[in-house]
Amino acid sequence: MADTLTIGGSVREGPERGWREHPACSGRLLGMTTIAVLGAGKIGESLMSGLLHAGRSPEDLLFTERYPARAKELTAKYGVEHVDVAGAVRRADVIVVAVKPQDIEPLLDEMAADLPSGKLVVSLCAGLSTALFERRLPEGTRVVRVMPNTPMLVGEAMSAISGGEHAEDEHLRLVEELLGSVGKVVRVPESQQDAVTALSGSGPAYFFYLVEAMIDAGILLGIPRAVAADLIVQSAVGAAAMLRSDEGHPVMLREAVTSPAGTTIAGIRELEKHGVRAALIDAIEAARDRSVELGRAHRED
Ligand SMILES: NC(=O)C1=CN([C@@H]2O[C@H](COP(=O)(O)OP(=O)(O)OC[C@H]3O[C@@H](n4cnc5c(N)ncnc54)[C@H](O)[C@@H]3O)[C@@H](O)[C@H]2O)C=CC1
Ligand SMILES: O=C(O)[C@@H]1CCC=N1
Repeated sequence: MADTLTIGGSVREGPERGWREHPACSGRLLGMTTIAVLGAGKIGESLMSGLLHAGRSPEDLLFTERYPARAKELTAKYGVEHVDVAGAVRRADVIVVAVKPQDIEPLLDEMAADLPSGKLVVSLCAGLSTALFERRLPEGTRVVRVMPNTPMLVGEAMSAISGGEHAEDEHLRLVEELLGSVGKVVRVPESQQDAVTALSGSGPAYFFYLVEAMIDAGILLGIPRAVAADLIVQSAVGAAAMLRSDEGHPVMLREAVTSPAGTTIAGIRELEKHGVRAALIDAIEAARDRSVELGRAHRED
């Protein structure tokens, strides 16, 4: 297994990633389970990489990918076998679908042709309902809808899961164990999945955007880019650690930084003047609406 991780073009060395093993990676339910990832793009690679770093063997994984060069690169990097869809759905116990919602239709046709009845299909696709998979795949297919996020790559994913009609508690527990080895997992009613997609699925992008803007502010103030990046990234890591602690209420934490007649309140006034809070609420609502729209494109009614 390679000790570097690549996503979106950037490479980070293993030891800097702060990778930590999660208790759920002991493999109680998953055991010798074979997992196939259909579509090894950004989130598919994050999952494979996360599972390998959590201790899963490359022999337990399979993947499909429509671009041969990408498939070759991933096999060389992770030692995971590239197979076709028929091979993946026949050989794997858990089939994880990680293609864009816009690419789902032809893949469902391919899967349906070879999928043995009763298999567990885990969809990571934004907006797509468990009902879509149940309608298009063999009767009795167990479907679990998941909204993960890319911090999976460093073992810090937030994943929300919802079971379809034929998914029983044991299937949800298996998916919890699978995703628990690469981050946190919560069960939500499927009706909340579009909102979850906007909050934690897209959420990392909003934090990255904020960090990018703050680094730009450093440049404006004459700080070299590398120094500004260190200052802001470490501040973000520290703030995240505080948020996760028992004392982690965001309002109290912000108040503790905001001294009377000090610097922070001068900055907060500008954020309020520019409507940043309202902009964030609108942004997350727009992302929720887009998730609903992606799903609507595949509804039959
Ligand atoms: N990128 C993210 O942060 C997150 C993405 N998702 C969901 O994960 C899914 C994938 O998203 P990304 O990884 O960002 O997209 P991506 O475009 O990076 O990856 C999709 C991959 O699937 C491959 N593919 C498409 N059709 C295929 C087929 N029939 N057979 C084999 N491979 C095929 C593509 O070549 C591509 O490599 C989407 O449904 C998205 O909603 C969910 C949570 C977070
Ligand atoms: O932007 C997207 O559609 C995907 C789903 C959540 C995060 N990325």
